[in-house]
Amino acid sequence: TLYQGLGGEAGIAQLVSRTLDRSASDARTRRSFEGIKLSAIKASLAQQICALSDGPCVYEGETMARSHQDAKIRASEFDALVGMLREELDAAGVSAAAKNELLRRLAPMKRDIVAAD
Ligand code: HEM
Repeated sequence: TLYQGLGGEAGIAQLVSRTLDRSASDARTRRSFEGIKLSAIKASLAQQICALSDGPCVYEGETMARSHQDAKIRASEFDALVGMLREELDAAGVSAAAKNELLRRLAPMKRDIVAAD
């Protein structure tokens, strides 16, 4: 399964942790994370990616539209975060097939996460 291709629970936890640490400090994306508890988003995003990759998890967080509406996220910010995720997938040695499949499953969320501008 894709879940296994991502390294299972531990692999996903590490990917999410590294991507969010970078997103919270990168000049292109950090403004949305000011005052936000990263540990809570890390746990929720890891659960979501576990579920999305056919792992043994059920995502119990908010919808993407509701959890991002206040931040008014721009397309450029979305693309920058996904770029960091892509780099972390490469750094973790995830196969191109698994990487592209994850990104393909995440892509439809863009319309709910990016604010209409
Ligand atoms: C494919 C892209 C993304 C996915 C899958 C995703 C997923 C998530 C998830 C699962 C949560 C937690 C929701 C909950 O626990 O109820 C969350 C929260 C959050 N996300 Fe994203 N996100 C994405 C893109 C972004 C981008 C581009 C930004 C900003 C640059 C961002 C900023 C935030 C912030 C600040 C929160 C916390 C909101 C709050 O607690 O008030 N996300 N995201």
